[in-house]
Amino acid sequence: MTVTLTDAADIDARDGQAVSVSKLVKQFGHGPEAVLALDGVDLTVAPGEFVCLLGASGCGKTTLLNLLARLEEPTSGSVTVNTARPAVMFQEPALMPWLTARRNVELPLRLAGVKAAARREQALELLELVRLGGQGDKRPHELSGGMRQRVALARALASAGHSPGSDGAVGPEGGAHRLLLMDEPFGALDAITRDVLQAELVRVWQATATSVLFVTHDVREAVRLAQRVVLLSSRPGRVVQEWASDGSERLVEEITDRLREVISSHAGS
Ligand SMILES: Nc1ncnc2c1ncn2[C@@H]1O[C@H](COP(=O)(O)OP(=O)(O)OP(=O)(O)O)[C@@H](O)[C@H]1O
Repeated sequence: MTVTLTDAADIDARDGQAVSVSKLVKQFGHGPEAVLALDGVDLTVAPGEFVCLLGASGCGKTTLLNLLARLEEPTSGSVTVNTARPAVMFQEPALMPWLTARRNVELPLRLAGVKAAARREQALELLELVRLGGQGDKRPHELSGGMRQRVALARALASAGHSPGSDGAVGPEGGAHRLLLMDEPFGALDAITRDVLQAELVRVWQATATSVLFVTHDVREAVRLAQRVVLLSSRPGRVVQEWASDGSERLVEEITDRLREVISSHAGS
């Protein structure tokens, strides 16, 4: 088994990828109770690339993100992450209710040892970036669901740019690329707010040159957001097909048909 997890301080540009996953297998438990979640996943994400991971419920999308974030260990195969420590964003913003929006964004910077004046400046800059300039003193309960997710995005960008012990200006830590792992971050929002935040995310991604791996069930969302859409099979997950996205309705239909095939072949097995 090879497991390579590279820190920002040890950037390895051998294969030029921000993320490189090879023959990745993840099994939970042992014996008759064992669940094989992923079975031989191969995947790359280039620096600054936006990739959407699509698949039926339970196919192992979250497990794959957890492996990339080092929240889980692979059973076998290799995971190489050539970026600063990845930030993860979930469906729920998970903000600290007693902290203001600005202090929530500052939190990862604080944990990384960034000094007070610098982290305040960076948090305000990131809040501007997500169009929450002027809202930094509000607490989460004073913000709408969409605004809370914007705060979570700003916090994720703060977190992705820093490793513990780092200091300095907004931007990728030590010149390392940022990686944002997003697990259905807009799944709990109403359709209009989701639409606005999708556009915002693309703008922020373009402004920050962050690599993004975005998990969704929603084919239209994947085609709209991503440069590349990767379809996983039903459990155990492995990559079935990839498409370069042109954002077209025709591609939405093509991927939806393929997703239906994948789900129905699994249902019949
Ligand atoms: N800690 C765990 N212990 C045992 N089984 C697990 C564990 N975590 C996940 N699984 C199982 O692994 C499989 C993949 O789960 P995962 O959450 O990665 O799927 P998913 O594609 O993200 O699903 P969804 O789209 O519904 O969120 C599921 O069958 C799940 O029950």
